[in-house]
Amino acid sequence: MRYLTFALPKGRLATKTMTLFEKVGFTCEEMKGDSRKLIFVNEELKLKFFLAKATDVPTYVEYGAADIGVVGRDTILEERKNLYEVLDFGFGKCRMVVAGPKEMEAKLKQNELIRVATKYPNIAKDYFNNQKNQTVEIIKLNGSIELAPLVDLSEVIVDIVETGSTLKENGLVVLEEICTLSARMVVNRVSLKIENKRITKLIEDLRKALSEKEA
Ligand SMILES: Nc1ncnc2c1ncn2[C@@H]1O[C@H](COP(=O)(O)OP(=O)(O)OP(=O)(O)O)[C@@H](O)[C@H]1O
Ligand SMILES: O=P(O)(O)OC[C@H]1O[C@H](OP(=O)(O)OP(=O)(O)O)[C@H](O)[C@@H]1O
Repeated sequence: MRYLTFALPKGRLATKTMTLFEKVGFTCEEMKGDSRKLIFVNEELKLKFFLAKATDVPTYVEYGAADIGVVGRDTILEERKNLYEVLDFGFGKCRMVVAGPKEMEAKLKQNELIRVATKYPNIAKDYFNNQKNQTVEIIKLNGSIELAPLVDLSEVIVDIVETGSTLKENGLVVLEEICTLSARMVVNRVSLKIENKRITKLIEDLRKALSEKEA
């Protein structure tokens, strides 16, 4: 039997992902410790787990370095890789929004040329150019996106909002909602064919574990 390999996200989604996989018996004791190791193997079940940066998960899965990955829907939309999205885990819930100072509300509606700072240039471009038919200048940043309108780098931002406290503490508001987000399971296209039985069973087990949690 070949190894079934998983690219799991480090960071925010890590704990909930590990807990869920543990529930369906897809785990490995070593992974629970406080280690800097990046690959864990369960010899008995022929499973391999990689711990990757969340934004890199789709890359590992598209190239087949991992059969299966767990990643936020924002990363799937931004990275536009060729893979199957097979399951919504329902955790890691947040929203992709256009945010900025309250005064920008009117300017946004007037279709003026504005600057948009974001960690998600593809999502921002798609939203403004294709959905709203509005020409904007996209400025790519890597973090602390809320800073951009405060220092006049941009008029608005496209970013993730969860509790809303980062926006609030910086005097910004949600101006428009682009979409809702949560953690998803993605599968390599070839793996889904050659490992169909094992992967389909895993999806069923995960679904069951998720619905038991909700009940
Ligand atoms: N408040 C939040 N901020 C950012 N992401 C969130 C939040 N709540 C849930 N998420 C989800 O968690 C995923 C992983 O976020 P995480 O910050 O761990 O990794 P990242 O996007 O690679 O960021 P970083 O560059 O900070 O490492 C996001 O892609 C998103 O789907
Ligand atoms: O609505 P909230 O609960 O306040 O969460 C949203 C904030 O969290 C994320 O930033 P993160 O902490 O990942 O840091 P970053 O700015 O370095 O991306 C996101 O980019 C927002 O800034």
